[in-house]
Amino acid sequence: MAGPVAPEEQKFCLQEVLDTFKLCLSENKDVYLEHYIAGWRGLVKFLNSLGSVFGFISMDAVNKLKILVAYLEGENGSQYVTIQSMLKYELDNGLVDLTKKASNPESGCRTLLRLHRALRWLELFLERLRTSSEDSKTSVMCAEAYNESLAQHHPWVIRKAAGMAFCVLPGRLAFLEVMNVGPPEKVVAMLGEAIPLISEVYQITEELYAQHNLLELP
Ligand SMILES: CCCCCCCC/C=C\CCCCCCCC(=O)N[C@@H](COP(=O)(O)O)[C@H](O)/C=C/CCCCCCCCCCCCC
Repeated sequence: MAGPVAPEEQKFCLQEVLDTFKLCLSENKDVYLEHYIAGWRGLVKFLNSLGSVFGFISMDAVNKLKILVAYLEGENGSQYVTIQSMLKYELDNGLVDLTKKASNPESGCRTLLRLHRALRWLELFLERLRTSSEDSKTSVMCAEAYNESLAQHHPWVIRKAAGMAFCVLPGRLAFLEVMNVGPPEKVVAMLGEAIPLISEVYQITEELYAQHNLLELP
């Protein structure tokens, strides 16, 4: 008899990601770090299912998630419950390198900022996917979303490697199938539910970082 399936081997399911992003926001619109991390873990599971070409991207995302988990589960974990409390705690205690990397090269604030920028890419990509026609290319949608967002923060070598990886993305239909939701119309409907949630989490985080002048952390 087969034993239980390890979490990292479980199939990606868009519904799960939707559920975690729903849990991200508190009543007064604070963003829970635990659910933010869980949302990204679900997305990384999807990325891993696309093959080893995406390994360098997945590895970077996983490393950043590990940094955040270490803070959340560390001795000052209660300060990391929400993105708002993390910012306040790290800024009040001089734990963020604001202009150049120095004694805090892996602060929670700068680590989360990298994922936050990637969330914008996700929002743009999923919106393209949702409104795409049957013959649209995922590689083109992905590259356009990347160029409008993350690429502006990446050096040439990363942009080049990312561009090459996009070329081996599966076609639109196969891509929608991997989401394990059902027929394309159902995936499109679920994307219509997921995108506003992702967008709201993105906007709240963006405004918070902008208020504190943290959008260009080294
Ligand atoms: C609803 C499901 C459908 C879509 C599923 C998409 C799944 C995507 C999962 C993960 C996305 C990866 C997130 C990548 C975070 C990158 C953070 C970053 O910018 N890191 C760079 C800067 O870090 P520091 O050096 O300052 O610490 C780092 O240099 C980056 C290295 C790796 C390259 C990142 C390329 C990102 C391309 C965008 C993702 C493409 C995924 C395509 C799959 C559809």
